[in-house]
Amino acid sequence: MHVDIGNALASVASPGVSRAALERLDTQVADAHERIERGMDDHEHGYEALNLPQRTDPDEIRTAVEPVADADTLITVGIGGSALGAATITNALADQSDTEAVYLDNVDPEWVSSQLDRLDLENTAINVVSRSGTTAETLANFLVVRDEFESAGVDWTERTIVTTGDAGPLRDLSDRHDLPSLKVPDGVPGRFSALSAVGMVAAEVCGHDLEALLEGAAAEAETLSGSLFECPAYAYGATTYALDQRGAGINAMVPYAESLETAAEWFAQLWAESLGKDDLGQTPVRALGVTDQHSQLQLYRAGPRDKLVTFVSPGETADRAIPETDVEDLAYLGDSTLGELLEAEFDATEASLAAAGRPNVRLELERVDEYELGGLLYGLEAACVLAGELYAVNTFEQPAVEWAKKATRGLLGGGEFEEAEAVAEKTSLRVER
Ligand SMILES: O=P(O)(O)OC[C@H]1O[C@H](O)[C@H](O)[C@@H](O)[C@@H]1O
Repeated sequence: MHVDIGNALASVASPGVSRAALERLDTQVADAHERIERGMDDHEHGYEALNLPQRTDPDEIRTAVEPVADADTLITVGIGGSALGAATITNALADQSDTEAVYLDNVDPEWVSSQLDRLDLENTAINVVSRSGTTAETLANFLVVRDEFESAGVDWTERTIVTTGDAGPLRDLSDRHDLPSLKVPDGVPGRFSALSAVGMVAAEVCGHDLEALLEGAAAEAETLSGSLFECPAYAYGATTYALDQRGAGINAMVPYAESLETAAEWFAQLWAESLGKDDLGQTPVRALGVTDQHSQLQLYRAGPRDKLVTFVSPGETADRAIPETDVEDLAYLGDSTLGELLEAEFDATEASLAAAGRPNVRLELERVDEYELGGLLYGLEAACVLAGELYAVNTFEQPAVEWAKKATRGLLGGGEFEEAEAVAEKTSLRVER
């Protein structure tokens, strides 16, 4: 990915970061890079994610997927990092696949039933993904899906692939039924695992080029260096950190392509769950261009000066002419295409924020393909790792998500948890219709 931080400079925006401040920050980037390199060399927890381009074995994935490779539909049952990386890849490339990728990453009963009711289970495969193998939502949905297959008289054991840790209920299930299975790589937190089997089994079933994904990621890995001025990922990570330190506590991720909408959702988990610690962290907002120009842009341009907008340009795309019209006021559209309109809106919106002194950064892809996606995923992961070093937080753990899990288990009779008791003590002030 390419990064342009020009509109985040203090000469353009407030809050903004001066070139001199970036140069001072660059010494911290150099130190952080040394720490990151050490972590990668020693295969330390978390830093190991940045070794995935060399570590992930596409042949191992292809072999495991082979029994279900013919599926017309793939249901991935997972949540958080065990679903969003895969969804980012297959949703971005959906128009290049004959396989429908469905993601059950919520336990909304009406939605789950509506998804299952419409599928031809004879030609559907199940991709169950969970590092721990104990995530309630994933196991609950898997039990529902399995029951649906059994009710339809379809042997789920011939249609299921499992990606999980060395031990736990899913590993036991896989062993008990001799299911094709892959291992979640040690040392790689879920939100950093898109470029492993966690994210790439779905890509393989959908017929995407695993080698190109990893080559794009490897090329991004090659750019990691001791200076933000030589490394796009570090330029982004350092700039977002510097802007947060200067008041831009919100980062709106705005891809200008429907195919990259899920990438914004994946980024939101990566950024929030990695950096949201010790009362620190920048709030990611999922948005979409051009659509949110008619929704959130007013706030970005004229609301509180607490936001950075990250534009993502998809690069080359297929295009479509806008037909001529006899409506005089709209005649100018008839000479152009939808792609030209989108690109003009991107440039105009970027400039409108700069004109209002609102910081924004541009991430650029050459096009939306496996190679560029691999680079984007890796680049944002590396940016996040660098930002975590600058914040001096524990980038790779997520203790705050455990409280609600315990409360949930307690509420469902899965054990005695004081968190569940706290739920019953809720302070209420109801205003009823
Ligand atoms: O892969 P699993 O163990 O099922 O975890 C799935 C997700 O849930 C956890 O609570 C964390 O919030 C996420 O970082 C993780 O990706």
